[in-house]
Amino acid sequence: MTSETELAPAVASILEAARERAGDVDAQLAVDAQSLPDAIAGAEADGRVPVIAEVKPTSPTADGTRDDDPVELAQAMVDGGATAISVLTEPSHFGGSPAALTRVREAVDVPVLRKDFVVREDQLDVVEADLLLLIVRFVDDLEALITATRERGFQPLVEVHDRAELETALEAGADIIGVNNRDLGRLEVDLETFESVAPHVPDDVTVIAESGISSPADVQRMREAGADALLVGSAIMDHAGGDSDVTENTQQLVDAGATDT
Ligand SMILES: O=P(O)(O)OC[C@@H](O)[C@@H](O)c1c[nH]c2ccccc12
Repeated sequence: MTSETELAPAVASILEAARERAGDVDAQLAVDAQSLPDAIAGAEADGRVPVIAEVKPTSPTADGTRDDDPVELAQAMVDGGATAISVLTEPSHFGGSPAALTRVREAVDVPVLRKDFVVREDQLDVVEADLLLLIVRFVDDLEALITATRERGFQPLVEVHDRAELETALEAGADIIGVNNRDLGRLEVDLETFESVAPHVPDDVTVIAESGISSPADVQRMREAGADALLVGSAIMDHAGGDSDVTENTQQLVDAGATDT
């Protein structure tokens, strides 16, 4: 695991809060998960770019907060053609909650990703979801946590930021990998991150481009670099835009492949 001195102050404080957050030790969850690879194949089959749209009320890098109902946001994203929904459950820096995820998962029929900073096994049992994010940089024993995640029925989405982390993820058995274009040290986004890591991902692994995708041109760029799907929060939530149309924002990105196919 990384030294905290290399992390942006906001990220160090997120991680500290995550370590202190209690998990639910009463019961080990047994989730009946919807397959993300199947949902991606379904989108491809009808000409939609596979977009995982993120319900992210705010973030350390956002220009504001949207306090719309998470269920309405998620439904608007699905109406715009989203292949899956990501819901932040981190409460102290992203305005998320496990309850919001539960409500969203009941309301939509696409796979739902739990987006949080899970660092221990007991934290897996807080809330059901189809996919669960594990961030290589923050997890001590990745293989054990991947196993624990799968034991409960979740599909682990394993996040990396460089080639060394990709190797760690592959060695631990990850089969869905997200490459985060945002550097957790400086919080800066660089789409070249995905372009440099993606060519080293084996073909049988699903690879997702995460963060900083804000236009149809960015979508095309990530698809050309090999992205099976894209994870997009800010450009869809449009925090500064206040009440901008989430369905339209999603659709613009979902349709970005139309001319190529
Ligand atoms: O809002 P963006 O730039 O479209 O990014 C979405 C998503 O990739 C980002 O929220 C994210 C990627 N990895 C994370 C880990 C924790 C919290 C958030 C994230």
